[in-house]
Amino acid sequence: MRMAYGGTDVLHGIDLDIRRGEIFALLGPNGAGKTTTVEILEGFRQRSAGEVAVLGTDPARGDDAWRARIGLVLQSWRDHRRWQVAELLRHFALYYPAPRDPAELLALVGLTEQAGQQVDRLSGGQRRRLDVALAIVGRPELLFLDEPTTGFDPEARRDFHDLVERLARDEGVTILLTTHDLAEAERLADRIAVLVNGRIRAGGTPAELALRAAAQAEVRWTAADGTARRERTADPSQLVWELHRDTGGPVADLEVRRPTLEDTYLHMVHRDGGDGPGAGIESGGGGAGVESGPGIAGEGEGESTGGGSGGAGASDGERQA
Ligand SMILES: Nc1ncnc2c1ncn2[C@@H]1O[C@H](COP(=O)(O)OP(=O)(O)OP(=O)(O)O)[C@@H](O)[C@H]1O
Repeated sequence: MRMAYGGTDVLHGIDLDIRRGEIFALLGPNGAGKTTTVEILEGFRQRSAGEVAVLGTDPARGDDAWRARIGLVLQSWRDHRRWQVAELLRHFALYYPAPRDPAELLALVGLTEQAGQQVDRLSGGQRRRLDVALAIVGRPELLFLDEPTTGFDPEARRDFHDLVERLARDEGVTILLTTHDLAEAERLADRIAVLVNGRIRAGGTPAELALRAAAQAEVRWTAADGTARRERTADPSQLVWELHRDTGGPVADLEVRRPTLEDTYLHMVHRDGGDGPGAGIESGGGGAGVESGPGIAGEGEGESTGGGSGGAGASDGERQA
């Protein structure tokens, strides 16, 4: 799909295929187009061109029944400042045919102690937990989480990650997460797409992305004269072998650091600037599968893609759309 604001293109032909039950993270620097993408998928924004299917439906034509299958973290409940936490949850539960039990939900997001508290007395992190509770009260099949852990302390972040994993693994909820926290993406996501300047620059599992970087491993050690040394190499075992040979014994303080997702990401974002397909790191191929068939967890996604030519072929035309 494409998106232009006024005459300016901000999405230049995004092609995403998100499979049912997976946690998919959309990464990218400020202004890359993540929120625009997510809002189009949520049905809140009209795309300029292209085809989109979310749970088998074009979000531009999604009705209430479709909307009830989707969980969003909205800010609008903040108008209900004087409501008590449990009361607000019970109120929202009324809108859904088979809601979660509000008390169980409070326990799930760690807000049991705050059940009787007024919403405007919650801390920032507690409000965010309430956001999430409200987003999942209707048992959505697909959950959009836009920078969900901003402002969380480390413990709340860990609890939240456990919750997201439980929703995906135990209940089969499909989750689209946008985040600036690379460790969060690495921890949670089955697959990641990196959006830079309105284009998908790379896609794959966290491990695939980390490895696909041009970034090399870094070897650190302390030389015989006591100086700290570091060297980047594509073949760390060869370097370590040579060091061991030259030292004639154990290499002091030896450390081999593999490229991380963060290394890859920063490399990719900094390399950006060109618009051609050769710019940045290409996605697709090798089963990475981000640039495969269209849609999110649409009907028939069971036999979905796995990347490579099968799915990609189906969407090639669309990528031009
Ligand atoms: N309503 C709008 N009208 C015009 N331009 C817009 C509008 N909304 C967003 N943009 C522009 O579209 C581009 C993508 O914005 P978007 O909010 O999707 O980025 P993002 O990746 O979500 O960024 P962030 O990480 O900062 O949240 C930016 O250049 C932004 O200035």
